[in-house]
Amino acid sequence: MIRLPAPAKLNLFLYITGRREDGYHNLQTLFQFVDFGDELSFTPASGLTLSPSLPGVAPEDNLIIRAARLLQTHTGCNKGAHIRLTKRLPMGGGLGGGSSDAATTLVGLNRLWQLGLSDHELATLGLQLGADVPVFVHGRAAFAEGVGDIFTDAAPPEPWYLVLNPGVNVSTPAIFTDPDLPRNSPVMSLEQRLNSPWQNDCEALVKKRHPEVAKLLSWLLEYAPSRMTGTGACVFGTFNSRDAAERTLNHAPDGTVGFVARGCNRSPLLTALSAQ
Ligand SMILES: C[C@](O)(CO)[C@H](O)COP(=O)(O)OP(=O)(O)OC[C@H]1O[C@@H](n2ccc(N)nc2=O)[C@H](O)[C@@H]1O
Ligand SMILES: Nc1ncnc2c1ncn2[C@@H]1O[C@H](COP(=O)(O)OP(=O)(O)OP(=O)(O)O)[C@@H](O)[C@H]1O
Repeated sequence: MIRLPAPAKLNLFLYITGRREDGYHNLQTLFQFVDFGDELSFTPASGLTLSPSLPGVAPEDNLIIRAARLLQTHTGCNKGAHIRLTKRLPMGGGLGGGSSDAATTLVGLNRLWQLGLSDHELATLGLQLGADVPVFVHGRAAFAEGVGDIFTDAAPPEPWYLVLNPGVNVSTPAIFTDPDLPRNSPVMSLEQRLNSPWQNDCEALVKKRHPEVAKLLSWLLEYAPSRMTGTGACVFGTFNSRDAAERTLNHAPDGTVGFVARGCNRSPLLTALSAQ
């Protein structure tokens, strides 16, 4: 049996620099992982099964099963596995939970089935499942360009974050097809980006469409520099200590769901793999 983490990511900044002919957008974003997320275990079996299933997601649509099938088809491998999922990340929260589950599945089954695929091959396969899968396979904090699949490793500070979930589901395709989305941020070097104020080009639009996001973000901004991750809905505040982040969580408006986690430039997935 192999047990591996599927951590969340944060987009520390996210700029949209253009729209391609296929409708996808060119981005400049800084990905960092946190030490909080889902967990998966892989046990050899004859078929391919996943438990428990996720509410509202048919097993064959689950990115975990889709990743496993993709690996079988790509390599011609007919081995099976039973996969157990401990789901902690909110779905559709901008934390990349589904993409991280898919990446951990590719990496975990590559080991369990002894397929010997390189990280580069796994990341290329993963891109078919979602734009964020390659960075989770890559496992190091990175400045990403293109549709989010061209990486330059980066080493931003590793503060404590308070991540809050406004509890609304933001549709990524709906944000990317909204005519009001700004799409003309200038292309800058990593150096220039690191040294300019960090922003998320989706934030104003998501706040307009979802007042719950605007409300929670303006509350969090009273305590710490804060932004939205990905296309939302989650927002994160940056703190110098775990204690300060936890105290803020304890003050949060009644019913607010969130967690405190440390930023990691080396993904907990890579750390677990090298310990095994
Ligand atoms: C914006 C980010 O959250 C940044 O981390 C991600 O790139 C989104 O990743 P994701 O949720 O895995 O997105 P995907 O499932 O690949 O794409 C969902 C939809 O978002 C839009 N999309 C996504 C990524 C991108 N670079 N340009 C886009 O226009 C496309 O309409 C696509 O149909
Ligand atoms: N294993 C999975 N975990 C979460 N969502 C899944 C999974 N498999 C399929 N999905 C589907 O993918 C959708 C997006 O899930 P995910 O949690 O990755 O969103 P997200 O955090 O907004 O990602 P991103 O930051 O990449 O936009 C879900 O609403 C769900 O329907």
